[in-house]
Amino acid sequence: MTTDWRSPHPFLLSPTEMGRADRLTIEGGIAGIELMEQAGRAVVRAAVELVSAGAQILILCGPGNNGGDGFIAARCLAAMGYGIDVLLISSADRLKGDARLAFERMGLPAERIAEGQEGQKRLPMLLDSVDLIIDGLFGAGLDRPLEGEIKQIVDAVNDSGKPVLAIDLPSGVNGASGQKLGSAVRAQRTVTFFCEKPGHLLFPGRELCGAVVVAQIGIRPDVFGDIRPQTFENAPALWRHAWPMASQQGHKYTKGHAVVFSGSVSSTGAARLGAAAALRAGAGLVTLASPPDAMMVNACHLTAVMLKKLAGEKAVQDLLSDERYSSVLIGPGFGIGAGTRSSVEAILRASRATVLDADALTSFSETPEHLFSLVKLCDAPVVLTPHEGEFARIFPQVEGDKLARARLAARLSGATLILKGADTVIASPDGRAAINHNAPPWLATAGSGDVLAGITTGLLAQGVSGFEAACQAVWLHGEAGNIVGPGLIAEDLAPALKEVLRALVDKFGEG
Ligand SMILES: NC(=O)C1=CN([C@@H]2O[C@H](COP(=O)(O)OP(=O)(O)OC[C@H]3O[C@@H](n4cnc5c(N)ncnc54)[C@H](OP(=O)(O)O)[C@@H]3O)[C@@H](O)[C@H]2O)[C@@H](O)CC1
Ligand SMILES: Nc1ncnc2c1ncn2[C@@H]1O[C@H](COP(=O)(O)OP(=O)(O)O)[C@@H](O)[C@H]1O
Ligand SMILES: [K+]
Repeated sequence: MTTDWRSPHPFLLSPTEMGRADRLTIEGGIAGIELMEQAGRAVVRAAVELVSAGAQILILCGPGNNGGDGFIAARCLAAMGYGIDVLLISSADRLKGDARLAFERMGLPAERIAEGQEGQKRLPMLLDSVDLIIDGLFGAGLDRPLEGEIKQIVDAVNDSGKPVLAIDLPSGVNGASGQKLGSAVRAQRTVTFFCEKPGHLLFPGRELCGAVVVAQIGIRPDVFGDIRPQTFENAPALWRHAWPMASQQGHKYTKGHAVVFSGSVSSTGAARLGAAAALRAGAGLVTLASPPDAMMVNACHLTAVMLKKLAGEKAVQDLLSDERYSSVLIGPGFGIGAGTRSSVEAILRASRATVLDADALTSFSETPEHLFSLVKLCDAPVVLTPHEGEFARIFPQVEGDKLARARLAARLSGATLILKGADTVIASPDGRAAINHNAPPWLATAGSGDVLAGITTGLLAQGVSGFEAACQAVWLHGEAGNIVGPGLIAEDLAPALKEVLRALVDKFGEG
């Protein structure tokens, strides 16, 4: 299990917000060079874990403070007996502020420092003989694609196959989005400062970072109070307060009643996967609403999940006139077309907490605005769970990186969005967004998304609000995937939730 209980807070800071954290700290009386000293020393601690005593280390330094961290690391590692070469991509005359100070303090012999063109000439020879490369070219200040000679340096580093330790971010990775700008260093390990950035969790950045180490350099957590971050790591610390703890005196009706809509006779499995997951996620009761032709096949496969026949034009409306149904899932295996649109309309007009997945989304490809207006009529939370293909169908005009797209789509639609994938992003219409990172690749299997939709529905049934239910569900789904491991099929996920929930509830019970 990958549970990381250590995460004391769930915040992620964009490079701009991180710059603000640095500034607030400096205004609070800690000198910038002191932060840089701490950052450089954290790089040293990571480096010594990667090489043996006396190893040869090449430190690549850019023109800003990321390079400054590299100069500090160079001084400390040289003092510890490592063989250090520094390659500065610009001329030393152009260094400013703390980076200049760090360069002046470095104290390396001149022949171990190569600047500008000279550095480029020496690079192939240096790369041949090093045991480790430390990448201090660009961090938070990267603001355009790597080009020309700098791109050539990065490509040569990657082609060398030598291990790389990145300072803050692999150079070329945008810390706000995880996107690669032009070219990017591929690191084995990345040391970042204070807290992670979205670019450490979003692909391709996540892969380019290797293992990420977060080092504390003297920035106090109370800067979060000023910055008020709206981006989070999806971890229990984010949604623990909203966890639907079972009450000693509760009964099944206090845990909510979820209804899942089944497709017709040849496509009923997806809804059953969702229904079983909703029950396992803690809904007190789950009913599968089935078209008449699918009653027999559904009846043959259900035990704890109840079954109800749904027939006639007003069937959805009539069903939901029963106020005890507290959440609804529609979409998995439901079919695409006008019938689906009118069922979705009836559900949203009944103002029930709703998950719209798969066919319920695709059915609105031609009329997404109509869907959004229905979502806005609904007085209860609505969660949309598109994968990238479905997202492109209902949000064709929304472009940009994954985090920005999920945020914008949530705002446009008025719904909480689960934009699925290896780095699922959950976004709320109020601007909050969380990035998930516990999902293993074996979740990429037919029906896995139906289970996720079911878990979300089960949590909504218990009264959890939209964003928290979506975050909890995505995390539980990832943990269940880790427990099952390779060979996973969708049917394995709901049973695996037992172990996930036990660990979670035990942990929460401990306070
Ligand atoms: N602030 C603090 O107190 C602390 C900061 N810390 C450290 O500082 C890092 C942030 O430092 P930073 O803001 O100086 O930015 P950084 O990443 O070094 O790059 C900026 C330089 O790169 C240049 N440039 C950008 N893109 C380029 C491109 N594609 N191609 C070519 N050039 C490009 C840009 O040049 P210009 O745009 O001026 O031409 C500018 O000169 C942070 O990641 C952390 O490691 C820690 O020490 C803790 C304390
Ligand atoms: N490479 C991956 N790593 C981790 N999780 C993944 C990966 N690929 C897909 N997933 C997850 O698996 C689920 C697949 O959902 P979906 O695409 O709707 O499949 P289906 O329609 O077959 O149920 C989503 O929760 C998604 O986030
Ligand atoms: K870097």
